[in-house]
Amino acid sequence: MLRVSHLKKTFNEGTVNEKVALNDLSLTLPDGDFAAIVGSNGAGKSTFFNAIAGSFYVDDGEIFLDDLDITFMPEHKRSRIIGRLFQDPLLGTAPHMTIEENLTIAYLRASGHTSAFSRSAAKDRIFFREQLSELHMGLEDRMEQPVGLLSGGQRQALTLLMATVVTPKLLLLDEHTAALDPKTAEKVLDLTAKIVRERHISCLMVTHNMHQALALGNRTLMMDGGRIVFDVSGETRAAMTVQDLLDQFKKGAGSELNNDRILLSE
Ligand SMILES: Nc1ncnc2c1ncn2[C@@H]1O[C@H](COP(=O)(O)OP(=O)(O)OP(=O)(O)O)[C@@H](O)[C@H]1O
Repeated sequence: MLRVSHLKKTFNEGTVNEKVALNDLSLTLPDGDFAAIVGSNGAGKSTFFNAIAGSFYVDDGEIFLDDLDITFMPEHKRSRIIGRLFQDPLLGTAPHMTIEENLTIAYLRASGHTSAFSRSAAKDRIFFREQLSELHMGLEDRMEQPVGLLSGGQRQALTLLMATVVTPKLLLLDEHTAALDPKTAEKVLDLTAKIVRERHISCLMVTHNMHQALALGNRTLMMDGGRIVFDVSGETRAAMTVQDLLDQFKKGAGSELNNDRILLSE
């Protein structure tokens, strides 16, 4: 379970460029919750993810994963328990290393093993093969190939596998299908939903697609001005249309949702 309370983060404090990016943000995400996050430009979505992942320490507030206080845990340590995917499929994999090597590194990091020599490579290979075959992209037959040869969709699917090869306590998806063509994006989203559901992973997903925000997972969060202005799940969510969501945003934020990417998407 993720529990963040009263998070605050101000950039360039005390200067003309001062910006309050997280403004007393609190959220509890129970085990297995899969919440989609939408919001205006500059709402603080990426900053929220950066705060959770430990890219910086927050100015105020607490971040707990289960009973573990990670508020001041260094980023490299959090990366063992928090999986993260970015919009750019090139991030998160080493292009000159093979699929198998990339998976091995992800596995060793998340499992806490420090040396590949303590493990049986043959056993790992079988495990990785099984995992790759579940992607249905034929990658299990290309384990010796460098990752740089993969398409964007294949690479993002591999990154998803790497982020979940050891089940993380939390998965952060930052518009991870936005750079893919619609068909590939759908495939990667289906895979995401399957892995998250089967492994019961708590997951936060930023999206600019309002339909996805209502259809995927079990909860929708809307952000504006560094806080959550609307939070819906259950039957209320199931009955909502995109227009309802926009109306609720206006109520919570006090202004129309202003996000050029949302407006440009269907
Ligand atoms: N490192 C930084 N230094 C200064 N200001 C920053 C920094 N990172 C973010 N900000 C500012 O904080 C605010 C929140 O930014 P953030 O990137 O989190 O928004 P977002 O919701 O992800 O926006 P978008 O949907 O446009 O990507 C913005 O005003 C942004 O300019």
